[in-house]
Amino acid sequence: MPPFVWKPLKFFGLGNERWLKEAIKVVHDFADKKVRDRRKILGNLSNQSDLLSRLIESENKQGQNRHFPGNFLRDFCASFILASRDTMSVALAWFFWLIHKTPQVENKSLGEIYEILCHPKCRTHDDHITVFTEEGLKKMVYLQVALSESLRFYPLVPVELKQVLENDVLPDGTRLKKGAQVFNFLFSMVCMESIWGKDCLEFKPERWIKDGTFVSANQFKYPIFNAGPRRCLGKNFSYTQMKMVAVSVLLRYSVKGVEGHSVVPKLTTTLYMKNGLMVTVRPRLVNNA
Ligand code: HEM
Repeated sequence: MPPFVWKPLKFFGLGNERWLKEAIKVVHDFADKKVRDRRKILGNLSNQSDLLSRLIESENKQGQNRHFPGNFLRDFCASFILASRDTMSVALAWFFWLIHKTPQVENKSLGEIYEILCHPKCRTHDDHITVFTEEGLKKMVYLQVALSESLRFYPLVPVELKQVLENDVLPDGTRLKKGAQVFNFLFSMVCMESIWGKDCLEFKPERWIKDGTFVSANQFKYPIFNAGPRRCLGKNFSYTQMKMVAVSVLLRYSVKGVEGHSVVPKLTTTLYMKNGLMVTVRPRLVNNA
């Protein structure tokens, strides 16, 4: 929306701008409450494993009781909620959809998980619960490449917008004027043979493996987490968390898409599923692993 439209709407509190203001208030109120609740349990924060508790604790180190300025903690919470909540849940939804469509990938991922988790260290004394460690998760190379391939196929931030600060020339000779806007269509990059080869439209985790080891792609070829100095701060964290959820679910349940339910992407800031994902979930026999 051009500035001459949104600026008056914002000034008079009308249309989309009014809706945006109300939505921002909901997020801010939620984040403010989180900060207030954490401050209330000050002194017992060492039992809490989250980053917000660490920051609040650091405010009170050596009895200085100096709060972070302004709305720092509220904005910190809001940016982490916005940057991580939807990205992670949508990434996992696309992953489960893709492995439902390609059972051989599901079987290979499960094979790897069973192999790593069958180690005696991953069994509790009564052999009832399977536990996994960070080390174990790191060893799950096939699961990692399946997740990377799923993010390549359905890039969660499908379009990136950048604004040019100074007149510039791109490596291919394209001239850009100061103030110009550049749209980077990550969603289209998946279909470009010049980038991913003739099999670009295949969901193929193996493309990430050379001589048995995982080979990561150049960040500009694979800008799923952005490229350059403003890359996603949560990249490694996301892989760990996606793996934890994927392993926990795959081990215990078989997740299959509901026949006839149409799964199509919805192009917004995050690549949601237009109609959501409907699945049937059947328990697996965990202890046979
Ligand atoms: C699969 C999951 C994720 C994907 C695909 C992803 C992708 C991205 C992308 C494309 C950007 C750049 C946005 C822009 O500037 O236009 C970004 C920024 C960021 N992400 Fe993520 N993200 C993911 C998960 C997370 C998680 C879990 C966290 C936090 C725990 C996180 C924290 C951030 C932060 C703080 C930034 C801003 C970095 C900066 O501007 O310097 N992200 N992410």
